[in-house]
Amino acid sequence: MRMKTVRVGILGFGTVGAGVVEGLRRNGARIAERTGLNLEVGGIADLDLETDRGVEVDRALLTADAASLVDDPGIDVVAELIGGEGAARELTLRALKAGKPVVTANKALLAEHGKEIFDAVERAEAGLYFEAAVGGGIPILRALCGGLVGERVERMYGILNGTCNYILSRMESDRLSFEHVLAEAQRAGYAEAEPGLDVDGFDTAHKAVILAALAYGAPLPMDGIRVRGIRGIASGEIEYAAELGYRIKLLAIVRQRENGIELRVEPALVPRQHPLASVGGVFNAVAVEGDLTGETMYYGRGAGRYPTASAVIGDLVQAAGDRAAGAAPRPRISSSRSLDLLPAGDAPLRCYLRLALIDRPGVLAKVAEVLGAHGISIASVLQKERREGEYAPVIVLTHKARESRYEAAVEAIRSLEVVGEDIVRLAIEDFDD
Ligand SMILES: NC(=O)C1=CN([C@@H]2O[C@H](COP(=O)(O)OP(=O)(O)OC[C@H]3O[C@@H](n4cnc5c(N)ncnc54)[C@H](O)[C@@H]3O)[C@@H](O)[C@H]2O)C=CC1
Ligand SMILES: N[C@@H](CC=O)C(=O)O
Ligand code: NA
Repeated sequence: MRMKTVRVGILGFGTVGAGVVEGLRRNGARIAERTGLNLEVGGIADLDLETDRGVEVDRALLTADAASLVDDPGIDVVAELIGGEGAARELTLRALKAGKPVVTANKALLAEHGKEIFDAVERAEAGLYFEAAVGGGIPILRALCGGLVGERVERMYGILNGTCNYILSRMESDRLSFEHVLAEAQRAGYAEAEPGLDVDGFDTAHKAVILAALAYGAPLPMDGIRVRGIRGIASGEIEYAAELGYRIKLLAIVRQRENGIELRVEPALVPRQHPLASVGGVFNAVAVEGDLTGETMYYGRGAGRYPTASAVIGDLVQAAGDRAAGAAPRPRISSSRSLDLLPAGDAPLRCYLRLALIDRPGVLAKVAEVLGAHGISIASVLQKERREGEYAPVIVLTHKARESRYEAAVEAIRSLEVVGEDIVRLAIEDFDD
């Protein structure tokens, strides 16, 4: 096999960038043997050149000037591993304009600036590759654009954030506090530089927007998407859910409905026997339902240095191969198309409501009356013994109703004088329709 050398410019020598350099060192010879492509690190740019990244590199490869690395005629392919929407955006657009393929792990950039980025891709003579941006090391985007390309995608759902899944799993199994486990996830290199993106659900939403863009051919705007995170999930909720036979998971749900695409991110109760309930720790899982094959499911590590590096390396091979063949792949996402988003609140949902009620005859009937008046039907009720104070915890599980009805009903319940503390409302997802 004739060997072709492709020189890669690494922008960002952090968790993922260092993982890519190490991964290429470990497996470069194997990749060359399999593909005929010799992927050589041609330069590494980072603003911080002093921190030990745990990977030995020739210091001559290092620069603090990422733009000059992008412009270097010796660099064939650029890997944008800086993150964020500032320098990463400028450098990605710069590389595409110069006709250099870009591999990126940056879901925030793709979801928040999708129109601009995919517009640049349509005009560029080079491709944009972003397998690492969704599901870490799971080749979910390849599945969607490859094996499943003949499907009409009806629904995609799953766990897309390793940090949140790690937090919820450890809170349940080891009864640790949210803050303690978040710090662990940060030390492990799972969390975003701004961990609010993880715990408030936006990272999951970014990934869901990318999945939807690939399935339906156009970027969806982030505003208008219902996004809830896990910050407010107390260990008590996890315990009540477990008693009722559920686990709480941060889910992304994308669904093609008659009058638009439903896209929401929220912590939800998943039945313990559903495969998603046993996805623990940093693992992610995504189910795709197509009209031909029905449901397929993808599982693996969703964050961390090496799983993410693996996805980046896979894309580098793809980008280098396309370049060596003189082909820029046809963009699958068109910036000129637009998709209709189902208004937040329109999706039909089952819910878990936890209330604190004064322990007195007729109180539960008042709550049931308010729910009934809002068209919400009760599936079951669990009242716990009052331990201290004047309120008893009561958990109501409902049948399906539009989300906007719950919002109105919760407001009305809150104003009853027999209700104390905050009312917790979580979706119940059993994926059986
Ligand atoms: N850590 C993970 O598990 C995963 C991360 N990602 C994505 O990968 C990207 C990188 O993430 P991490 O490696 O975790 O972040 P990180 O914070 O560990 O690394 C980013 C590096 O970029 C450098 N940098 C910042 N501004 C720069 C500039 N203007 N020029 C050159 N270097 C600059 C920083 O000094 C830092 O070393 C982000 O887009 C993130 O969302 C995607 C999947 C998983
Ligand atoms: N912070 C993200 C990293 C991968 O995308 C996560 O925890 O999933
Ligand atoms: Na992936």
